[in-house]
Amino acid sequence: MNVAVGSTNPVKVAAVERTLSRYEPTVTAVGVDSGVPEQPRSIDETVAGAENRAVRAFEATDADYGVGLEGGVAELDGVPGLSLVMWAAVTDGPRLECGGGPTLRLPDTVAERLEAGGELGPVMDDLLETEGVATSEGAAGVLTDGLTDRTRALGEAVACAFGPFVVGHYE
Ligand SMILES: O=P(O)(O)OP(=O)(O)OP(=O)(O)OC[C@H]1O[C@@H](n2cnc3c(O)ncnc32)[C@H](O)[C@@H]1O
Ligand SMILES: [Mg+2]
Repeated sequence: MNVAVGSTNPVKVAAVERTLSRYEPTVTAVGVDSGVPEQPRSIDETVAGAENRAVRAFEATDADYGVGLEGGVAELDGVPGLSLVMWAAVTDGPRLECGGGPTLRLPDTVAERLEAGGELGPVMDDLLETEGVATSEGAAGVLTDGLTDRTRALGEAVACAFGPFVVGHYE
């Protein structure tokens, strides 16, 4: 199985490789434009980014599947503050499916910086004095003391978006 991932971020590529390992995929990283702002600020924008990445990665290669992953922040009904959300999309050409990953409430200090126009990756690096946390454990790792991490969290979204292609229940 050949899978194209619409990102060169190693955590996104690893999330796909790990989640789909049962199918022994050959995974290719393709740098594509997400078609949404670098920091999506709603579920709509986050899902659109994931879908654009999946379609563009699929079209740029001869892979069986294109996968897109996008992180965003959003104010969610019933949840205080600002949340980090992550969505995946998968396409095989004719069909496009999406699925969500875990949601984390962001600390108020982070939320304030995002509301002032910041981007989560750089804001987290600045506050944590790290470099490139978005390409390693991610906010999901830092904010859970390592109970999960960005690769695992994104992997859950990949599983949810990929399921409809391999089970019969959506036909
Ligand atoms: O190269 P790409 O694929 O764009 O990888 P990215 O890390 O920039 O990922 P996204 O564009 O999907 O994420 C949008 C923004 O949110 C940040 N972000 C998303 N999830 C994060 C996480 O778990 N930890 C830190 N930053 C995160 C990310 O760094 C961007 O500034
Ligand atoms: Mg990005």
